[in-house]
Amino acid sequence: MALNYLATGPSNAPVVLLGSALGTTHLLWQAQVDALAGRFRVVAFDHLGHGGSETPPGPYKMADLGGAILELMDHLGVQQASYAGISIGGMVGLWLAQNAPERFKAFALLCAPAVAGGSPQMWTERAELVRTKGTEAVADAAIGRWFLPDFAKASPGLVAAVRHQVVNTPDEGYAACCEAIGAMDLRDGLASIDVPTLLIAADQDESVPADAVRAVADAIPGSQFELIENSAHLINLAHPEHLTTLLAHHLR
Ligand SMILES: O=C(O)CC1=CCC(=O)O1
Repeated sequence: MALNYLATGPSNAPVVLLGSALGTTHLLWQAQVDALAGRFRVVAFDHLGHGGSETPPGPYKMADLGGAILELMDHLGVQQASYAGISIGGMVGLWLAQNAPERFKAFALLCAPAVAGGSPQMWTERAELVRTKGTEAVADAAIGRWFLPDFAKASPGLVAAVRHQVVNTPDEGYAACCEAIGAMDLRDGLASIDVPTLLIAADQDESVPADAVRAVADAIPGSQFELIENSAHLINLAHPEHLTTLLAHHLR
């Protein structure tokens, strides 16, 4: 099995898969795992090249990341699940919604654009930086984008824990996922998505501006859009209870 995962909750309950952000692990979802595991079988996993998962040499494509998740479902004997993902986890969710819709009951995708923000070259350069200097070289900038200053000041332990995940991400895994993001363009398939999909954006997200997420919602027929106020990129950490409520309602 390529992917490391933590499965919590009753074994006969409906399954919810949780996919985390670039440079983070399944621990990013701890608050939601704790809150949802009474009602769901919650499977929080590490993407390819992250945490305890395998790190084959890159570059990766969204199909590699999505294929590994389908393999995890097969391994667990899960025919159908709901899926929540943040950032790259949400982007892979868009790939799954387009390429394996029959395996999913619902998607909740946080801070997920259909095409990479910045230029493809920016992502190639970030991959090169990490391959030469390591994830330490991008950690402080990521933390600066992911939390509002007041939240970071009030929650130093949590911010340090996320930074720890970033610097412990395998350099090749992080770089290969940057290449997957840089090469991604999922816009053409959005109109054909017919699984119930909730798109969630943050009002002060420098990594994935809310307008990019709104554009995804506008292109998916019947999808829902929620804008979370007073949050940067990592919404599920900034507003854990609110996010848990949205997920519990949409993924039931
Ligand atoms: O690194 C960032 O700030 C942006 C990002 C893109 C995908 C992801 O998971 O984070």
